[in-house]
Order: sequence, then C-alpha cells, then structure tokens
Amino acid sequence: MTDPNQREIIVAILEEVLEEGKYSHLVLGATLEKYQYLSKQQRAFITRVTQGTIERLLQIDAILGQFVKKPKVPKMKPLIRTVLRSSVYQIVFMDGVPDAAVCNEAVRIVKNHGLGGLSGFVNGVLRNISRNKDSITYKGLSEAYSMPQWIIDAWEEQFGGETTKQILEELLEEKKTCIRVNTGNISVEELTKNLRAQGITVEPCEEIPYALYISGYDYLRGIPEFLAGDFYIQDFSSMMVAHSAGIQQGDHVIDVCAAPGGKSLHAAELLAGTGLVEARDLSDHKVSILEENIRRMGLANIRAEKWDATILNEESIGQADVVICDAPCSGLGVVAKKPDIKYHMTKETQKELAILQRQILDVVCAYVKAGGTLMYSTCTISSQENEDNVTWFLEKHPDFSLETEKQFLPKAGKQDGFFLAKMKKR
Ligand SMILES: C[S@@+](CC[C@H](N)C(=O)[O-])C[C@H]1O[C@@H](n2cnc3c(N)ncnc32)[C@H](O)[C@@H]1O
Repeated sequence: MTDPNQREIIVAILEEVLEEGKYSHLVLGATLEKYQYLSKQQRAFITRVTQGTIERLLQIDAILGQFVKKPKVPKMKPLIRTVLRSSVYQIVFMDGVPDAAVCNEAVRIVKNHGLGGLSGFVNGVLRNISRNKDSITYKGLSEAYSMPQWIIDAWEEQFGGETTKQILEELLEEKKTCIRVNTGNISVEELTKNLRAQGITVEPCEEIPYALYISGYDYLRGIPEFLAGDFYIQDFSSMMVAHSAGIQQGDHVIDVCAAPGGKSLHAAELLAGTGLVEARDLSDHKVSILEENIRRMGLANIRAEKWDATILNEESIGQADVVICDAPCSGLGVVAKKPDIKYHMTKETQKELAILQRQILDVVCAYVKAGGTLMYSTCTISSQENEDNVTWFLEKHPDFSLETEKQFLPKAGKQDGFFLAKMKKR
C-alpha cells in the first residue's frame, strides 16, 4: 500500500486536474494505462485517492482552513496544496492507511520536488489534523458535502431541503459501474461467468435484463471482454433512452449528439443488424471516438458523421423513425462519477446550455417522420434543462405530444441523475 510511487502518481494526476483544469476521468484513465506494471491494489489506491480528493475538495479545503491559519489554501504553492489535499483525504476519509505513513510520504514528495524548506510545515499540519480529526466541523451543506453553494441553492428551490440532502448524500456513497451487454456478441450468462472468473463482482440490474453492475475490477482496458466489444459502460438510466424508444427492426435512427456513442450503439444493437443509425457529433475528434467505439462493438448498421445539430440538415427532414437528442448539458447528474464537473459548471454556463438545448431541439425535430419518436435526454437533474425545455418545446411544436417524461435522481450503486422525455410526432 505504501509504495512511494503511488502517491507521486496521485499528486501528478491531481495537479493536472485541480491546477490545470483537465478532466479527472481522462487523466486518471490515461495514467492507469501508462502504469500497467502496477498491481491491482496499487491502481485501486490511486483511483480511490484521486477521485476521493476531487469529490471531497470543498470539505478538505474547509479542514485545511481550520488547521492552517496562513497561508490560506488558494495562496499555497500548487504542489504543497495538492500534497496536503490528497494527504488530508487519506487521513480523514480512509481507514486502513496509517496516518504516519501519509505524513512521511507527503514530506518525501515535497523534498523530492525541491521544496524541502516547507517539509516541516507540511508535516506539522498533517500531524495536527491526524491528532484532531474528531474536532473537525463544517459550516453548512456546501462544506459538509463538497458541493458549490449555487448548486445547493438551485436544488433546494427545485426539490426542497430534504431531497437535496438525500441527493448530496447519495453522490458521496460508493459507486458501481453499470454495463450494457452486447447480446449480439455474447449472452448475459456467458459474460457474467467470464467476468466472475476474473474475480470481478457482477450483479444483475432489475430494470434491464441485459444490464449488469460490475465492481472490484482493475482496469477497464485490462478486461478482454471490454476490448472484444462484449460490453459497453453505460448507466442504466442512460440505457433507458434507446430501451424505451420503441425501436423496430429496419428503423432509421438519427442521434444528433452521439459521441462517445452510448445511445447510438445501443440503438444499433437493438436493430440487430437491420436499419441504420446515423451517429452525429460536432467535431472530427468526436467522430473519431464514435468510429473507435463502433469498431470495438463490431456493428455494421451504424455510421458516424460530423454535423452541427444547430444547423438543419435538409436531407434528413422527415427521414427518421427515431431521433435521439441527448443534448450537451451541465452534467450535474453524473458528479458521483465525474466529480470535477461540479467545480467547472457555473450558473451562467448552465443558462447558455439550456438555450443551446432548445436551439438543437427546435432544429432536429424536423427529422422525425409522422408517427415517429423524438427522445430528448440529459444527464442532469435541473428542471431548467429538462422539464422546462420540454414544456417550451411542446408549446412551440403542437404536432408533438409527450408520451413519457422521467427524472432519475442519483442513487448510489444504482443510477446516475438523468432525464428523458419521449415525444411522438402526430
Ligand atoms: C451528453 S453528450 C452525448 C453522449 C452520447 N449521446 C452517449 O450516449 O454516449 C453530448 C454531446 O453533444 C455534442 N455536441 C455539443 N454541441 C453539439 C452540436 N451543436 N451539434 C452536435 N453535437 C453537439 C458534444 O460533443 C457531446 O459529445
């Protein structure tokens, strides 16, 4: 557990995410791929500490604020700040990691980076926190649940205090990965057997027979069945889009915001080799991600295309049995798995996103055939981006009617926060 290398790696990841603003899941994924020689335990430790530190950042900074009078956290040297933050996470939120080892490692890293003059400060702060863990207090929900205040305010207004507290609690609980089995490649039973043989815990998902929860695995790309396209990582709430769209064999599906491809690939799988899915996204980079996933899943009835969804594609008018509009959104429903989102998002950006979502809906509804279906979804729980947009859309487009609308709230070990609306064109 105390291999010196691990904590150096953790600090390097956190510096990229917290100091340079890169996305944690991308930096962590790339790092785990780079250090394939590490053991499964070491990788699990790196994942837990980096994700935990990001997830609990406001809480950790509040703790540091209680124990360090000067300098304030924002005024600290970036490396010192990162070492302290990741060490506080281990001392306060992890059992089974000796505090003395955490302090010693922090001192060693600081010295290795030429900041030996500050090693006494780092050592003193961490040992003080270790001795006084029980006296830590938090001012308000924002500190206690590490969630920016503006998000709490918005949720309290929308859901009330009790539900907001429940959401905040769920977001910090243990997470499981939900996968969609590519049943064209392998049966659910066979995949379950293969994964269990590798020591992976596999549990069924009650709502969708071809969805499973997996945990205790090392590294995604280290699972041969992942590389073979036998499964795709997708939350069950997100699977509900293609699952409940009423896709029939031979259908033409247009997914207007498709990358990395979860819903498009799912639709193509449901079409079982028939029909066509046009999977569109904004940039060449996104299209190449779509193409890579299409190749991995081995599907022939789907093609990736570059197209800006805010621009009308004349050729697509009235062509689709199903249009999937999984719009760019604030992502606040998935902060349990991508915790840095909550610090990047702002009220202003959220407003801009709601406008963009309306713009996209307004254009892409033209692609739906008479009698066809428009699926609108987001991975957020904000009514501004969800129900309000649907109401606005239905008023503006009376030829569409609402069939179902569902807001999934985040539930630990079960589902992300997600919204979907199924609309029918008369
Ligand atoms: C929520 S993600 C889509 C996730 C995807 N549907 C899935 O299930 O894997 C939103 C996507 O919208 C794309 N996007 C943003 N603005 C767009 C636009 N104007 N036109 C098309 N795609 C856009 C983003 O690049 C991003 O890939």
